[in-house]
Amino acid sequence: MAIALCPAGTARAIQPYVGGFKCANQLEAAVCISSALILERRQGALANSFKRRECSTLVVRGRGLLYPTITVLRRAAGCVGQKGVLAVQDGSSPHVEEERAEQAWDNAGSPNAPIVPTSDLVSLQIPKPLSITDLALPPRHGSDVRVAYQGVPGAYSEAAAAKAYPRCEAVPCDQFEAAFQAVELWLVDRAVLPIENSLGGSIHRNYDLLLRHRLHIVGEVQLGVHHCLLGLPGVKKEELLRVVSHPQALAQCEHTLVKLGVAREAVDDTAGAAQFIAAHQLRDTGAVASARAAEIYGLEILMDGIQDDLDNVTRFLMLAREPIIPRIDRPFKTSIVFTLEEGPGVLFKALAVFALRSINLTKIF
Ligand SMILES: O=C(O)C(=O)Cc1ccccc1
Repeated sequence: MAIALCPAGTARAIQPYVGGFKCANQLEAAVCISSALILERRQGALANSFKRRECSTLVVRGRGLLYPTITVLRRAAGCVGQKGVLAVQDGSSPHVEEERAEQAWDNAGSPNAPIVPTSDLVSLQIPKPLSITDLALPPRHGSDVRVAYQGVPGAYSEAAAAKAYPRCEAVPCDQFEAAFQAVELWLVDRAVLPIENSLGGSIHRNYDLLLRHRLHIVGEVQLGVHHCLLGLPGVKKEELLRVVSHPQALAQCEHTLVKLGVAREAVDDTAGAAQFIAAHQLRDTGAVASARAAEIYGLEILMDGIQDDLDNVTRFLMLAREPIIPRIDRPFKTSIVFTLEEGPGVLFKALAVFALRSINLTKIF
């Protein structure tokens, strides 16, 4: 249910209250709330809320949004006779760069190998994406940060993983489900997944996956997406009959593709589309993908920068098994998911909880 999009702004400082009790200071409040949440998760609050699928689900993402708001919301839900409530997804900072600098990865063990330079990739064996059936593999040991993403090398998600964790080993997964499970089974340390795009809007399926899995949002990263039209060497764009790509990429290049008069076909990821054309030597098919994908799969760039809006940004979430405890010296973004049972004005009442406390919401989904 997408109902509004509010601009981000400053929020009030965290109130040192948890569940009606006054804490000694804001840090204590943050810690209390985090443990309460972990407990709540263990007791299956998330599973319960997921069972109430018939209720509307509201994901609220606020900058500087307060953990104590959960308590407030729960109370409010009680007041209006609602059973609904909620799971907090994260305490993620909007400032990934700053956050990253403080992460333990910087000090961990031997330096992680950087992602293979693009120029070397053509001659390398490209890793096969993990699929759900591969997940029985034992976890690898070592101190490298391994980051799962959906797609094959050259996908934008791989670039987002490298931006979020610069020295990581990016692990391709054939489906988002496999990326989530790879983290849950300790095969990798983190997952990075696209959640919304400035042109294409929310990626709804990934919101659902966040609810179904018990991973925590620990950060976010924004990636400028620059699409190219790729084809086999020697092919002209006028020869193309169809173009394949990720549905978001096709949507973001709608004008160009309509002008070309080609059929459009959706596949799992942009780089996968490029790989498919190369593997099957399809002269009548183009792919919307990155320049890096062209390089990896030996395709040519037939058109460059074909997105409808040059300012095309995708927001990716960084997911981990453990939550981070939000700090109190600057605002943190928090996502809250809650359900409300049918009734007049229930949404209005829930949102009033935020409005009355001057909490800015960055997104209501
Ligand atoms: O398919 C990809 O390369 C992805 O990472 C998903 C995606 C698709 C389009 C824009 C941003 C991310």
